[in-house]
Amino acid sequence: MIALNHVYKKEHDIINKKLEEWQCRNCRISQDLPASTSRQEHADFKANYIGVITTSFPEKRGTPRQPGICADMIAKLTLSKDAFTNPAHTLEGLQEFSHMWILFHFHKNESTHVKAKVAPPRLNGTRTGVFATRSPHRPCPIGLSLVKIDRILDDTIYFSGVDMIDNTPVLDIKPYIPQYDNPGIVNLNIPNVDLNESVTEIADAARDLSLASTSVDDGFENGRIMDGEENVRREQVLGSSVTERSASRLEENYARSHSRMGEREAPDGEEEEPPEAAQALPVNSGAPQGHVRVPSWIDNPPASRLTVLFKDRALMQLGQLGSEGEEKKTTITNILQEDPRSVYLRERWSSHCYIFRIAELYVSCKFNDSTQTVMVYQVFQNEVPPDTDD
Ligand SMILES: C[S@@+](CC[C@H](N)C(=O)[O-])C[C@H]1O[C@@H](n2cnc3c(N)ncnc32)[C@H](O)[C@@H]1O
Repeated sequence: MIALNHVYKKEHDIINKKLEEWQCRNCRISQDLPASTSRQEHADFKANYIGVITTSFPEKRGTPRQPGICADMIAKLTLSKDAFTNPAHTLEGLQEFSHMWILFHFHKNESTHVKAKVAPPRLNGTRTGVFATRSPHRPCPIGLSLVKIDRILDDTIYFSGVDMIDNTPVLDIKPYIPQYDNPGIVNLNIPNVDLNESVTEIADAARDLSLASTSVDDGFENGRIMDGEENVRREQVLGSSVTERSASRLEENYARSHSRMGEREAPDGEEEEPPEAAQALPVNSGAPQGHVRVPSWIDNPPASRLTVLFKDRALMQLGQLGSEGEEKKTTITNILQEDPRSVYLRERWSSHCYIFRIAELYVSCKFNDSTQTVMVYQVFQNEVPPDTDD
């Protein structure tokens, strides 16, 4: 028997207190730059929030680590009226894109001490450089998510694919443009091929390929693009003739753009040889031009997917939600099978009950690391589940 009420309520009170303290308003990010770079043009960067995101995740705990984990979950971004008197005007044309990038502020990061190396859950405790991960705990706490645009209504964008907590302030949005953003097809400039037609197909396929939703933080995938087998699927999307041509085009364009860069930038005198002492980190040069490389722990993480099981009681509680029950079950499964716990929780509190929220729903579960399973005990609406017993 575990005193869940006590443990959870304490945590809940802390969260509520912090929520009260926080107000979404324009922010100023002042940067403490090292003396060597603190020239006037870098010294004072001001950023405005352009809007705020409403999601079903009131807390960090249980929030998907990347948008693709719950790709069908809906959220909305409402633009602020501070920057423009008529914010709806800024969205004109965006409806022609299927996907967009959202840059947002990890405003709920509690720790002020950022570590150079972090332990993404996906790496099962192994530490790696923070900039080689998608960890929210970074010196400039900005998140980047690729989401699907569902609908635009006045100053509000409804989108699916959510990895932000409720009330997350937004710094910017940009349309996702595969021709610019996907190195597999950038700069192709292929004659007689309507790439626009392929864009929707690619974007749709992106979800399957986890292209739109893979990366790593604390352990999730996003932004991964394909290699090997996945590349075969890309060829099916693009058409193999396009892909074959694209490889040689890419090589040509790459060479051309490099010589152009050299022509333009060298006279400015800004390009310098790296100092002799500079240590170049070894880079895997195995990927052919136009292919995208990710470390093996993205595709084959040491931490594997979990099997999600439901107690009869939890199934009954989900059944009482009517038509929403099945949808919520899928969401719970998607979140839990990726193991939302931090490495710390996994190592220290693995036998404890884990409670998280999806909107008004409280889900209680227990992980069993030796069997790689997670059992959902209770799914309660509007209240913390009572003590859970086995
Ligand atoms: C791993 S980050 C990835 C975000 C983004 N896709 C990226 O790659 O930059 C997502 C996690 O950040 C945390 N998070 C989301 N919104 C947050 C916020 N507003 N403040 C602090 N942490 C947040 C949640 O724990 C969520 O699971």
